[in-house]
Amino acid sequence: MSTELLDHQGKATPCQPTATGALLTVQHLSRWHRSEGQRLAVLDHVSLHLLPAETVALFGPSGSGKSTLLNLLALLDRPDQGEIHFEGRRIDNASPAEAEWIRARRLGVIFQSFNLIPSLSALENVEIALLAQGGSRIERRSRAVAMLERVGLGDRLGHRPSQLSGGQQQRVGVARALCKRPALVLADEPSANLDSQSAQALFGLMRELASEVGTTFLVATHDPRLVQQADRTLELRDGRLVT
Ligand SMILES: Nc1ncnc2c1ncn2[C@@H]1O[C@H](COP(=O)(O)OP(=O)(O)OP(=O)(O)O)[C@@H](O)[C@H]1O
Repeated sequence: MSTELLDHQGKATPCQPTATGALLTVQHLSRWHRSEGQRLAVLDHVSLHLLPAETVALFGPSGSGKSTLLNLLALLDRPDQGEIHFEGRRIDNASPAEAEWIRARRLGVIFQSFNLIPSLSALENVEIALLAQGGSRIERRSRAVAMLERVGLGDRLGHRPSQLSGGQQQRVGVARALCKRPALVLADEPSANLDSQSAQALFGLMRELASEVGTTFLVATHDPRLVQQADRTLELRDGRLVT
């Protein structure tokens, strides 16, 4: 894994490994929303760490704050309190350009709603995620094809999202996040639209990437199969971690 991060101007800045060896450390993270004049703590002083190459299942009832936490870690939202440290540096206060840089190169995000580009084919939706990593067009294409084959969509490369089932779109989203071989994958219910066989194949792929690349997975899920297979579980209740 790279021990360097680049700032948004492309300048190399060395990364200090944390004393604990953690890939990601979250300290007292809180997110509030206002409703009818009242402040509601959707996340309440959440602290956690993730180690390289581990798969962690994040579970808890609907509304407990799982998506909110993933959005904060993906730098798509800002905390009201607390800090996030990733690969040895603080990122919760990253500028939009720095956040974009980190998401493009070091993070893979799998959304509940797929977020595919409707006018692009499955192959193009995956290829586009590789643009920030450089390399030739031929290299990008062959990596995108290989990852789509690994998620069982080798015969759907030219199909647009509207021509794919929900489960197939989900798998394109998975391929798009994993083809970058990121340090950390944040996944929101990645098996929600998958049949049993596809879900099992996804868990196998996660294990392979953890051992091949050292990728860490934090997966919000209601799926007991994934909770059972994870290295570790974290439980959220009413915005607080209880395990
Ligand atoms: N913009 C917002 N304004 C007010 N409340 C919000 C906002 N966004 C989220 N919430 C509330 O925050 C709480 C946590 O929502 P979140 O989507 O993080 O839960 P979740 O655990 O991911 O649920 P699910 O399992 O159903 O996806 C919910 O009560 C939700 O209503």
